[in-house]
Amino acid sequence: MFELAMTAPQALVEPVSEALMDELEALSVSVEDADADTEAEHALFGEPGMPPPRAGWDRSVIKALFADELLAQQALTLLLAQDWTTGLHPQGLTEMAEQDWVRLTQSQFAPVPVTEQFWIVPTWHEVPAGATRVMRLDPGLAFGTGTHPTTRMCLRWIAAHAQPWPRVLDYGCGSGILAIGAALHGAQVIDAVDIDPAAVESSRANAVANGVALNAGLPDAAQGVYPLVLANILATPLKLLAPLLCAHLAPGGHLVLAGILARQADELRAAYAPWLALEVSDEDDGWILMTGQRA
Ligand SMILES: C[S@@+](CC[C@H](N)C(=O)[O-])C[C@H]1O[C@@H](n2cnc3c(N)ncnc32)[C@H](O)[C@@H]1O
Repeated sequence: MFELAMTAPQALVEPVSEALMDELEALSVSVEDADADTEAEHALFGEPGMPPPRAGWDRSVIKALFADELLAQQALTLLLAQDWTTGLHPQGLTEMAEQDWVRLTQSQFAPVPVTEQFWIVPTWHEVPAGATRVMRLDPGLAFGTGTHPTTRMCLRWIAAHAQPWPRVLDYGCGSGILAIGAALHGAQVIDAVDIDPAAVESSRANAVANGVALNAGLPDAAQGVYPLVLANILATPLKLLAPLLCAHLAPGGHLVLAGILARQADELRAAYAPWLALEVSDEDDGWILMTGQRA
């Protein structure tokens, strides 16, 4: 691709941009301040509540992207031949390096170790040596890729307490990462709920991709009591949800809460005190994991 750069007075910015896009086959057009970072630079916007001092920059750089060099040159020739483009000056034609955006995005997500054996691995990565339990998960619309300390602490707890839990509730499931983690560690029947329909969809898709069965749905899908309830949300909703989450805890059931900052431990302890004693059982980067068992 080729980028054609031209300086233009304010009056030409709009008609030249329109001609580039509508008639001259530009793929995109951007406009920058030609005087940026120089003494001639002027603020474009006024103080809050005041009108802008002017409608645009004194001189702008118009940059237009073309599929090939010939199209870019033809566009420039045609523009300069117009009687209305006086003041338009070509600055250069530059070949742009192709950027592989997919690869660039993917490179930012590496496999995440939860324990030595249990890893969260994006689908485009090889499974690391030594990973014997693997969740395949790609970043998507819903929260939960394994990179956040709150998610990692919950997963560590799940791995450390692996057993065939007969029922598990993942409340605020996001991508379904905790529910899938529980399934990979032996849990039998898992309800994963979220107020966000996109999270419900994402949990379903991720469960299928990992070959595990989940009942993903909106919060109403949580029914009855569970020997294990997981909720990684935030301190304020967790306090409001205390009666509901505890009502879903079976006698002797375990509650695992995350999304709580270290300084919020006492508030959470107080909110859950009518049902159980919460304790801090893990800490990661300022976040804590609070767990408790119902009598
Ligand atoms: C921090 S994310 C956690 C996602 C995933 N469980 C994890 O551990 O990575 C919190 C999720 O809780 C959901 N959520 C927030 N408030 C909720 C509520 N009152 N009831 C159910 N889900 C809620 C959000 O939509 C979000 O998907």
